[in-house]
Amino acid sequence: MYNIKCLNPISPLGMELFSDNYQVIDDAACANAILVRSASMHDMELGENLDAIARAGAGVNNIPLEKCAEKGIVVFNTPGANANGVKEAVLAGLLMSARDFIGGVNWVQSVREDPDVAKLVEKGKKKFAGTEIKDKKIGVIGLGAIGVLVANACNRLGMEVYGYDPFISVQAAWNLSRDIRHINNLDDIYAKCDYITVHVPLLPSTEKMLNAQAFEKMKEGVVILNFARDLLVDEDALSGAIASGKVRKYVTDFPNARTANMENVIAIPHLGASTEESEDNCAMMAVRELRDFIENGNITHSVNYPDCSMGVCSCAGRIAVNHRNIPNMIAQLTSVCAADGVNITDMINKSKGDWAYTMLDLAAPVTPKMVEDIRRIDGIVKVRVIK
Ligand SMILES: NC(=O)c1ccc[n+]([C@@H]2O[C@H](COP(=O)([O-])OP(=O)(O)OC[C@H]3O[C@@H](n4cnc5c(N)ncnc54)[C@H](O)[C@@H]3O)[C@@H](O)[C@H]2O)c1
Ligand SMILES: O=C(O)[C@H](O)COP(=O)(O)O
Repeated sequence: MYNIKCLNPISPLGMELFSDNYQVIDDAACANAILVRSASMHDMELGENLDAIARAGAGVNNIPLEKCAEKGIVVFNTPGANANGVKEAVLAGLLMSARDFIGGVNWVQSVREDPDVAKLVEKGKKKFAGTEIKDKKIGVIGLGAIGVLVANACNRLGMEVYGYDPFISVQAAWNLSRDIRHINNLDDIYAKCDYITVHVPLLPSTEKMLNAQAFEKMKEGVVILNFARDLLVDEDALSGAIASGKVRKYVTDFPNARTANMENVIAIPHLGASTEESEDNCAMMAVRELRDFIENGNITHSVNYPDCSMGVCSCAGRIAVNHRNIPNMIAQLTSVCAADGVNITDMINKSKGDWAYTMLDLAAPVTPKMVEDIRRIDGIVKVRVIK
């Protein structure tokens, strides 16, 4: 029986994909795997039996990835599974920043009991007039699962779209409309665009990427949309840019004590991925990833270990080993099998940065002695007997 702990509510459509060999438990310390959305895991004790964490969503800045890697805990996410939900939220944010629907709707609420409300509406509506987004220029920073959908949708709405992503994947490039203008220097986006939307992960290299220097280069009255993470924006600089009128509106899905109290901020309570469809997609993908990892040892969509697959486990014995990406590991692993006179029928080894993962399919069942001998090798952080 495998123990699963959910740190956030996870869609039942995902949870139903667990077989009878899995049970949901309350105590995270006893979990073999954890399912999480945005709950912060940075201060959490990671239990001795914890083999995997699946983030039902995209951003993994709430998970201590390196600490997990050191303990041989594989962290997964669900790339693209909530991208359409976020794209639609961005479009809503874009339209709300161009037209004062929020101010107008709130005003109607305030006069709704007046018997002359219909007349008042016609008289008062000019206060809430806005602009159209057609023919306006939008810069999309980060052309991953979400950025590509946003760029293509804005293009279809008649906007002039500028896209920037120095690390764009081949898949994303294929999916991008040929009408999107490819930008190699962010300054071009800052100089040209009426709207700028960010869709990059929060990393040390992207933290506060929208800072005073960036605002300085932007057009007067620019609108910033942030459906990625609050810390991508330097909020001291943002406050100044709003006060001076440089930034006309800041639309954020990540309000905090600072931005929620700023003028001209449209603060949305992190609703980007909160749709039935996105929640179902993320949960189903996360549970499938966990099951394939637990039952077969295969890794798909990990953010701290390499993707690695040997298909369904049908051999006499399969052993999965998380280890440091250092020389001589494979020789030492195969020597253990040789010493026990066990034939290796198949094997795979993959690495990602400082970490590597090896699976060995054996002609005989794995013995406790083999596991112990492998654990003793310097650089090994986890050994799992899959079968
Ligand atoms: N509001 C929400 O509910 C919600 C939902 C999903 C994701 N997100 C956030 O959005 C982010 C993006 O999600 P995604 O699914 O598109 O991820 P993704 O991994 O598919 O795309 C991220 C893209 O950013 C690019 N990138 C990285 N550093 C960059 C840089 N310095 N400049 C330009 N591009 C850079 C990468 O090359 C990649 O193409 C997530 O990391 C998460 O923080 C928010
Ligand atoms: O990174 C993500 O996938 C989003 O921020 C969604 O977060 P949520 O699962 O808490 O809605």
